[in-house]
Amino acid sequence: MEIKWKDSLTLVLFKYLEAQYEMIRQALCPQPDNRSSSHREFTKTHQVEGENPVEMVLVMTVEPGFGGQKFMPETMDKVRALRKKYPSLDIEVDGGLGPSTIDVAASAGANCIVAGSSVFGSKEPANVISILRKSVQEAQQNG
Ligand SMILES: O=C(CO)[C@H](O)[C@H](O)COP(=O)(O)O
Repeated sequence: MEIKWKDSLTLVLFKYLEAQYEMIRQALCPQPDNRSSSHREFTKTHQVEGENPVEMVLVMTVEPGFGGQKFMPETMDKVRALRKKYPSLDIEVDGGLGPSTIDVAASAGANCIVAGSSVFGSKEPANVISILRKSVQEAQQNG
């Protein structure tokens, strides 16, 4: 099979990203962890602080991989624990978020919302976005 320069470039980029990922993974979760990512316990919160503090933590609220899954409310324990410890940290949640699940996530402390199906599947995407925003703003005001 002929390898073109674009394939080589892709390979180099992939190897670079793989190395970056491994560096981050080891910093946040030094122990090998074979459980599915949504079920890992958040035990290394102290890593958020220190020499290289992070600005945002992403908490997956579905199994990573594809859109259209059901929101997993049990993941809110991670969000609550992070928010309690880090009042100004950006906490992103990703998966199954829409008008029916946003209040739980926002009141747990999430302030960055990834929403796919609920926005793109709606006839009024702007309306959905404004519901999501309003929920986060209200939770911040009440928090
Ligand atoms: O990619 C994802 C998981 O890996 C996300 O769940 C997706 O981006 C958001 O989609 P949805 O709002 O439909 O759950």
